[in-house]
Amino acid sequence: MVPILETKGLTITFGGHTAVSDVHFQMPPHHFKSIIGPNGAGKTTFFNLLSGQLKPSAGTIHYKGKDITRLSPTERARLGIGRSFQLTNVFPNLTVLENVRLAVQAQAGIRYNMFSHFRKFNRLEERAYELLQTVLLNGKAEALAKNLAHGEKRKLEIAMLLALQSEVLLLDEPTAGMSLEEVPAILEVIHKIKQQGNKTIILIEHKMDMVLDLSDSIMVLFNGKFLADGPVADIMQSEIVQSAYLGGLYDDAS
Ligand SMILES: Nc1ncnc2c1ncn2[C@@H]1O[C@H](COP(=O)(O)OP(=O)(O)OP(=O)(O)O)[C@@H](O)[C@H]1O
Repeated sequence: MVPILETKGLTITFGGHTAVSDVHFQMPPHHFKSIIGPNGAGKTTFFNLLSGQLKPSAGTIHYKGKDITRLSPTERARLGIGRSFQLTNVFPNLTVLENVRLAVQAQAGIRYNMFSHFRKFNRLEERAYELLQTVLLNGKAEALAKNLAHGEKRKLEIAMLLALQSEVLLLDEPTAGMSLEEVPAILEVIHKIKQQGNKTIILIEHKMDMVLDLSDSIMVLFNGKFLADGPVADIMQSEIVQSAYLGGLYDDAS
């Protein structure tokens, strides 16, 4: 197996504190891996290193065999590594459909010209509508983005992330801040994307039932260090994981 994404000795130190320490990580293509670990374990920092928001103090990151360690977040996004929070450019006064269409348009690199490109415009809109169906938001196509509930906004972000056609999706706690009633819909959306089979997905999530439901494998970080990586059943039975992570040190799993 050639990993689509790989880190070697990935390390970052803030002042005297090493938030991610010598992590060797391999992500198979079209695989779903969750990253778990107690608060402060380094999960989000690890994502920031993968997406380019942070530059490592040591170590390297490879995408499809190419060293991307020094590339900017935009360059990485162009190569196919997408992260949902980058999409802060939701226009609150545009409709849901218009927002997704703009993301599709940006990806297609088309400058919309009202008179000459109406056919292309229709195709963009069709694609945007398909994406809204994927994230189960088609019923809200004409709603203004600012009027969406929190969970619906997260779905819109995911639709816009999908519009970028990223091969690798980095999902950092997609259900954070959601009400309990909103969680199953997001879970269904992620299941649907997984079932389509063409994405490589890395999820950071505290909700263990969601991790167990979705993941092919789990990586565990603890105090910035790699603790374990393997199939879900192996990780859940691993003594080292249980003692470090499940054995009372961590009580945030819900
Ligand atoms: N920019 C920064 N400057 C200084 N310290 C930082 C910075 N970013 C993260 N840290 C520290 O690095 C450690 C790891 O933080 P990180 O947010 O990656 O953990 P996490 O596993 O995502 O936690 P949580 O589950 O609470 O989101 C923490 O001790 C945090 O305070």
